[in-house]
Amino acid sequence: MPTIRLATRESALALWQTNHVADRLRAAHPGLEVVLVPMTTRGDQAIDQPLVEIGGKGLFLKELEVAMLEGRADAAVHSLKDVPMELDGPFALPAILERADPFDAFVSVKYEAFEELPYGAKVGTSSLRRQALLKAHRPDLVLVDLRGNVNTRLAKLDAGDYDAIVLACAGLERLGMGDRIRERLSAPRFIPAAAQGAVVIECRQGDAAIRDLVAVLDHAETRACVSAERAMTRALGGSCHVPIAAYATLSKDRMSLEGLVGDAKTGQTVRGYASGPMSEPDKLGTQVADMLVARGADALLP
Ligand SMILES: NCc1[nH]cc(CCC(=O)O)c1CC(=O)O
Repeated sequence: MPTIRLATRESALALWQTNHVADRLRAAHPGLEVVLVPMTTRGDQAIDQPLVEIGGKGLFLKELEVAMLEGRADAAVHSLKDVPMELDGPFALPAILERADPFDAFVSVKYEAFEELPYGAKVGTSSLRRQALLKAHRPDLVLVDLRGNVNTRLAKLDAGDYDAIVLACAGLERLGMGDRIRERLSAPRFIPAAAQGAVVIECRQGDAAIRDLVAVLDHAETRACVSAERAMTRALGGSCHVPIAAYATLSKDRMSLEGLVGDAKTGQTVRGYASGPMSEPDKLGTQVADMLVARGADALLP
């Protein structure tokens, strides 16, 4: 019987996503044996240091890629948001699954909505993009670094360490904690990170059999949107260590892309917007990136 081994991180969210991919592969290919290969990555171990300091692209990918190169796994499942804009090595992304909720969630014990936060409230997030957007709307907020997996972050909120935290809606919903979402921080006010909410399957570039096997899960509309978002972010030299937001939507075969570059310390932001055919996502991405630079975004980029 044919078998596919899926490398995954060991966090609850990563395991949910990989089990979801496994179920969908079994449904698409009756008789296919799907096995999970869970592993801990450097990004999971270094949870005490701010992410910005440990840096390095693909913090959550490296070990999974090594497992594929060494033949211990055939493919890896990731949140596309965590995948660097340039893949480092002989890898491909043959399947991008249909995107779930792309937006951030306002989560709080005491407050029903972002607007209700009192002056100087303490908000936990280590995402520079979320910090820049929060500061842009509410310069009075005190932003505090908050790391760890979704459960750890919620536990810190519940312990009273923060007035509110911001997490991805998709992560909360996948973990069955959608009821913790007090408010969806939706576009255009809050713009998500490129590809937020989308799950991707990575494999070895030359592995045609695995590419063909997983390609049934690829969702063309999601691929077009996240390609434009990633092209914009890539053109700005961005990673998750720079406050860059990008969100594309489709109306029939017309795609619109909203981009933002911000400063996490000051809350200063620069916005750009353009639309174009769904068939040219890279062009749309670079167009919005150029617009952002023309409007002064380069002064905010490292
Ligand atoms: N950086 C961690 C991460 N990577 C993907 C998600 C959520 C799921 C997704 O965006 O697909 C999260 C958690 C979060 O941002 O709250």
